Parts: sequence; C-alpha cells; structure tokens
Amino acid sequence: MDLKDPQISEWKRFYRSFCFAWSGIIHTFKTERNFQIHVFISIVTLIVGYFVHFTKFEWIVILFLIGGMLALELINTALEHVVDLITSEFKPLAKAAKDAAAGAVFVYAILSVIIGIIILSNHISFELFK
Ligand SMILES: Nc1ncnc2c1ncn2[C@@H]1O[C@H](COP(=O)(O)OP(=O)(O)OP(=O)(O)O)[C@@H](O)[C@H]1O
Repeated sequence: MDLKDPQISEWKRFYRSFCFAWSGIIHTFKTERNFQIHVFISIVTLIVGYFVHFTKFEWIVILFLIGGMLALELINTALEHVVDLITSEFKPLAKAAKDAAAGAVFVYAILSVIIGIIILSNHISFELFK
C-alpha cells in the first residue's frame, strides 16, 4: 500500500493515515499493559470530573494531561519497538534509549498526578466544607 501513490486522492490518503494511526493505538492498547493502565486512569478521571463538576479551565488542563500522557506512552512504545527491531542483544545504547523514553513518561505521569491532586483537592475540600 503506497501512501505516496499520485492516483490516490488527498482525502483518501488522509483517511488511510487516520486508519493507520487508529490501528497503532488499538495495537498498543492490546499489547502494552502500561497503556491499558493509563487508559483506565484516564476514564476514571473523566468520570470523577463529571461528578465533581470540573470547571471549563480544569477540563482543558485534564484533557491536555490525558492526551499528553497517552501520546507519550505511544511514542515510548514506538521507540521500544524500533530499539527491539535494531537489536535483540544487550547494548548500553539500547538501554539508554529505552530508559530515557521511559523517564519521559515517568516525569509526565508524576506531574499529571500532582496536578490532578491539586485540582481534585480543590473540589473535595469544597464539597466537605460547603
Ligand atoms: N537491547 C537491550 N539492551 C540493553 N538493555 C535493554 C535492551 N532492551 C531492553 N533493555 C532494558 O531492559 C529493561 C526492560 O526493557 P523492556 O524492553 O522489557 O521494556 P519495559 O521497561 O519492560 O517496558 P514495557 O513493559 O512497556 O515493555 C529496561 O531497563 C531496558 O532499558
């Protein structure tokens, strides 16, 4: 399947790219436990947000965090695949690459949890003391 085929219209190319992207997300969801955990936490956060009535600004922040987390996890998975494709032997550079990508996910996850707690604590203390 050649995406650069001039016979294929721009819209068809765009649609195919969308299908490839979607299949990447589904494949990652089926094969990566960490991605499944992030999706689960994201769904729980959305449900909690609905019930505690996040403000418009809080929704924007939460959606950015969820989108960023899932996108970062997808990039991390892509990098793991590429490294595994290049070598199955133990290589310090392969370890450095995988660990740096995992570190990126970790940094984002920690900050997301901190921001999530700040937003939620606002609502919980409001509910308790109103
Ligand atoms: N080819 C390699 N050479 C050296 N170290 C590697 C290599 N492949 C993986 N590692 C190291 O082994 C550990 C586990 O790597 P692995 O590929 O299993 O990913 P992971 O961290 O378990 O992530 P996931 O569970 O998402 O697959 C990491 O510290 C990684 O850096």
